[in-house]
Amino acid sequence: MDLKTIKDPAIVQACSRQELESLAQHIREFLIQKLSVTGGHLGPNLGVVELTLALHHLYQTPKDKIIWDVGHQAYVHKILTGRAGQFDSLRKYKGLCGFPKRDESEHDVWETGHSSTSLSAAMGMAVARDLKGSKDQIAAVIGDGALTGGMALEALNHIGHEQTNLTIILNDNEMSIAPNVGALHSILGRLRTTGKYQKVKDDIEFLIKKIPAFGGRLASTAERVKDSLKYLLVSGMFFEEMGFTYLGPVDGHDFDDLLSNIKYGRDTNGPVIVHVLTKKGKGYAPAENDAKGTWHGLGPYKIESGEVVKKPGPPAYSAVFSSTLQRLAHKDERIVALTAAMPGGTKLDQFGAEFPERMFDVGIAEQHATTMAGGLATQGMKPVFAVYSTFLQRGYDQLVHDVCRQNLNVFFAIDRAGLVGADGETHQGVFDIAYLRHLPNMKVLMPKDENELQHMIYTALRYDDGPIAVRYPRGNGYGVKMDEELKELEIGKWEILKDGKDATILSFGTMLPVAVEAAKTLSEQNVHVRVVNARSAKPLDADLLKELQEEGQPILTLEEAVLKGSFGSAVLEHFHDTGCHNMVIERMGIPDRYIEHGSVPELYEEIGLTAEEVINKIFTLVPRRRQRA
Ligand SMILES: Cc1ncc(C[n+]2csc(CCOP(=O)(O)OP(=O)(O)O)c2C)c(N)n1
Ligand SMILES: CC(=O)[C@@H](O)[C@H](O)COP(=O)(O)O
Ligand SMILES: [Mg+2]
Repeated sequence: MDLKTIKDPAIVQACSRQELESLAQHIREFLIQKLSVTGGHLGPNLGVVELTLALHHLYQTPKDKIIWDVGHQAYVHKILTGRAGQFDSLRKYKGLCGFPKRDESEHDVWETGHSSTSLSAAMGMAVARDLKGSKDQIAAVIGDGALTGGMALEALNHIGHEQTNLTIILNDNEMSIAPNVGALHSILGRLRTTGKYQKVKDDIEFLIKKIPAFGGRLASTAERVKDSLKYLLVSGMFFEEMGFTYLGPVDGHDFDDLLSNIKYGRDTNGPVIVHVLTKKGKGYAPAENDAKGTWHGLGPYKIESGEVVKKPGPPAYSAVFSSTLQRLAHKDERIVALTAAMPGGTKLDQFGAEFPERMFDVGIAEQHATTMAGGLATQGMKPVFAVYSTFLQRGYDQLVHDVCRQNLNVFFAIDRAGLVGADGETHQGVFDIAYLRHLPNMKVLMPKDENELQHMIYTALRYDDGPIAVRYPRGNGYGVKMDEELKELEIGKWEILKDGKDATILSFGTMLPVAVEAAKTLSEQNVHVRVVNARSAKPLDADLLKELQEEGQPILTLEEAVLKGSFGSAVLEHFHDTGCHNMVIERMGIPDRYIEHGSVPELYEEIGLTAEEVINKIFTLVPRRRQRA
């Protein structure tokens, strides 16, 4: 069947069991083939083929609502809602988004990307539905990994209390990106092995009824025995005690099991959890046998061999971070590393392999990780929380209230800082300078390249005067020479790379090559600009800024971060606050909007973070001159 002919999920509602099976086969073949070219989240999506078909068989979207937690597993949903024809553009510039997108389809009722938001959104929609007297059905699909996110538990607590009609599909594949962690994961593990909860519960009831009742005492004892047996035998009680009807475990690749249980859940009053067991990567051996999380999300691959097409090149910034941390952890017992379910992406898995007792994967729990790091610091440890810029947003109050306010010695290794590309709007790491810089006691550094990163890590680990953040981008370094010896950098001291008397470019982090290229072209046009590697957004280099003030030349700040509140704003504030009101300062960075998916170079072009635009900007500050003969 040509999946591109599917324009509306209504077609799925009319499918027989055999037609669903056939459709599942086609969809798997389609995903494996398409993603071998585009890359993407293959493993999660292969795992939910039958589940998504069952949901669209039983729920009439967009009237009914299906919400996808994290949303990286919504490709099948997109195929069934008329977007199969767009998969050649998956996660490409101006192409199909890798997550649910409201302006892409009326069937995408909630946008995700960050984990654990689906239940809260579903609750909001359910309350609105009830207030409007509607009977629409609402289902939220949340993974076992996303369930470890604090927000999910907050929502469970509230939904269970309100007894609101909605169905939670717990997609349990025992994996987060890496193997899942936590006590909840163990509860689910017991559920997976005890077989059908309802049947076990019925067996216990049957058993208890056999006990002859000799009056109240024995009967009440029997009841207590029943309850304790239930606790012993079936962990579904965890959800039942929270006020949910627990159904499961359900075979997430068997349509009969899926359809009967999801239908039962849908038609049951009150909140229901349908615990569905799936296999991540189902139907494609390399992805099915993936123990590390490689096939969770990846680039192009060779279908026959399962070989991931790797672009050789310099070491990834994440690898430089992890190897430098490992090197220093041998000498500094205080170092303890934390990750929030991203051991692979942050490369802390390598650190953990060498120091298993000093590496903690806390699950998708950035808030907990941030405050736990604070607790570690109060006891003289040197906690290093490696976290993607975008995901640290989840721990903002913990940053303020717990770590910065108490001036605790926590090192935030902020990975994926800047534009990340294919993951788009929800993942661009462009806000952290702004949300860190205004926190008293925080320091914010960013290296110009991978060699300076290792020195910055060394510097941050030796810095014991409170919280410090070192941010670095997704992807590989430039292949610069790596110094053998690590050296401590002076925090707040910038580096003049090239002198010039006509203007100064203050470049923060990854924008330096753009600044250098622009300066080179300008000098060929007889305009000489100074290029500064401004490697700290807080503190600024007050001495250098004073020199610039005395010189009086125009300044251009350049950064891969939102203009509002980031490095350029800091420079503006500095001159204002030091009473200097006549400096000419221009800023280049991310405008006041969300940046969608695409390759980073394409996004640079769209935003104008290019050498050409820098040159144009400089010529608004410095007159063009007759070029040297
Ligand atoms: C707040 C937040 N932290 C981290 C991530 C990175 N992340 C994306 S998917 C994922 C694992 C999700 O596991 P699960 O919910 O079980 O879905 P599965 O991939 O197993 O289908 C993580 C940690 C995220 N999207 N949001
Ligand atoms: C869906 C999600 O949030 C993660 O899978 C994320 O896409 C990983 O990003 P990297 O590929 O940069 O590690
Ligand atoms: Mg999972």
